[in-house]
Amino acid sequence: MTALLVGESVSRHFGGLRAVDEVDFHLDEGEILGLIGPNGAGKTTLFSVAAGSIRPTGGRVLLDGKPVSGKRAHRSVHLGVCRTHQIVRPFARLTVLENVLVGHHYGRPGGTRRDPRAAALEILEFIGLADRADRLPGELTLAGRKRLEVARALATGPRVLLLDEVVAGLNPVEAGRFVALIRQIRDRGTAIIMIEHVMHALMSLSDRVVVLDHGRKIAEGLPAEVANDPLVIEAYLGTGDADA
Ligand SMILES: Nc1ncnc2c1ncn2[C@@H]1O[C@H](COP(=O)(O)OP(=O)(O)OP(=O)(O)O)[C@@H](O)[C@H]1O
Repeated sequence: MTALLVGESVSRHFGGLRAVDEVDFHLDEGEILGLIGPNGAGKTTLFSVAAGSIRPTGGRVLLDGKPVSGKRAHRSVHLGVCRTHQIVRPFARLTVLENVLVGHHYGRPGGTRRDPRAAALEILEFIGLADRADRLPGELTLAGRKRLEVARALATGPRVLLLDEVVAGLNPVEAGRFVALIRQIRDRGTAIIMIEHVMHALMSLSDRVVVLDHGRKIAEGLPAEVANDPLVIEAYLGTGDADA
C-alpha cells in the first residue's frame, strides 16, 4: 500500500540549528501517527513544513505522491493537509459558525458538503459545539476553543489532519472526550498526525509513534515498543551524570 503522506529526508535548519534533520516518515490512510520528543525536538517545525507554513531546507513532503511542502499554507490546505495550532487562533470577532465557514471557504474542493452553512453546521454538531454556533470564541471554555480549532480544520475537508497538542491543558474528563473525538475523526476517514505531551492520550490513540530528539528521528514503532526503547527513555530523562 502506498502511504498517503510521505516525508523524504525532511530538514529545516535555522542558521546553524538543525531543528529538523533528515527525517523520513510516512502516514497511511486511516492511521493515527503520534509524534513525540522532548521540548525543542523539532515536532512543531516538522508540522509547519508538512503544512506548508515554512519551507524545508532539504527533502520534501508528498501527499499521494505529489509535493505539498515548499508551497504556501493555503495551497497545502487546498490539497488536503491542514494543521491546528498549539495556541488556538480563532477570529475573535467572528462567531463560532463564521469561524468554521472560513475554514470551509479556504478548504479542499469537494472536501465537505457543497452548501457551506450546512457543512459548517454538520461539523459543529459532530464536534459538539452546535449550541454555541452564534457565540464568539472568547465566550468558550478552553476545551470549547480547542474544539473550535479542530472544527475549523475539519471544515477544510482535510485528508490529513495535523493536531498540535489539542489535549494539553484540558481536565481529565475533557481530555477523555477529546480522545474519543479524535478517534471518531479518524473513523470518518481522515488520517491524523498528532503531537501531544499528554502521553496516555497519545499512546492510547496512536497506531504508530515517531520520536524526534534534536531534530533527528531516534525511534519509530508501536506505542509500547517506543515507550520501552532505551534511546527514547534517555532522550526524555536526559543522560545527566548517571555514570559519574
Ligand atoms: N523560526 C525559528 N527560528 C529559529 N529557531 C527556531 C524557529 N522555530 C523553531 N526554532 C528552534 O527549532 C528547534 C525546534 O523547535 P520546535 O518548536 O519545532 O520543537 P518542538 O519539538 O515542537 O518543541 P515543544 O515541544 O517545546 O513545542 C528549537 O530549538 C527552536 O528554538
